[in-house]
Amino acid sequence: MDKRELIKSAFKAKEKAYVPYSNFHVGAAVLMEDGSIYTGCNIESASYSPTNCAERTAIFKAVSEGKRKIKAIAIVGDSGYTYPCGVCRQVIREFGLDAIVIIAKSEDEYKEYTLEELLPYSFGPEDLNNAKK
Ligand SMILES: O=c1ccn([C@H]2C[C@H](O)[C@@H](CO)O2)c(=O)[nH]1
Ligand SMILES: [Zn+2]
Repeated sequence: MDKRELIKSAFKAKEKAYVPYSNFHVGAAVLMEDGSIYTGCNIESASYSPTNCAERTAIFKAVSEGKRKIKAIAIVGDSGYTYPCGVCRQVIREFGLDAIVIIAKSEDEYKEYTLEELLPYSFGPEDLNNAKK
């Protein structure tokens, strides 16, 4: 996996962030199982709550193109190491129980986690499938 390329893609997506209210820019790039990469930025709204995080923008773009399995996601933001919010962790989990999460400050400075480390004891699709009807 080319982590530098994924991080670079996330930085490029960050430039597109639409953040008139927070002025906090975030970019993400997801590497899917088939090797394809989808990028996303955060997109805010004047009524605030419709705001979409960069991570979910990228993941939803991939899923809407028929890609279902996340291998890795790189995330970059304005706060040095910018970690995904709880909602995005849950969405990463939906499509990437084994995903690697790369939190980058630059192409050379990054930290790496498993989704499992960031969202332990998670609830996911298997729980519903195993539920007694
Ligand atoms: O991991 C994160 C954390 C925050 N944001 C966005 C949401 C909002 O637009 C801004 C401030 O919370 O940053 C993301 O996109 N990803
Ligand atoms: Zn989020």
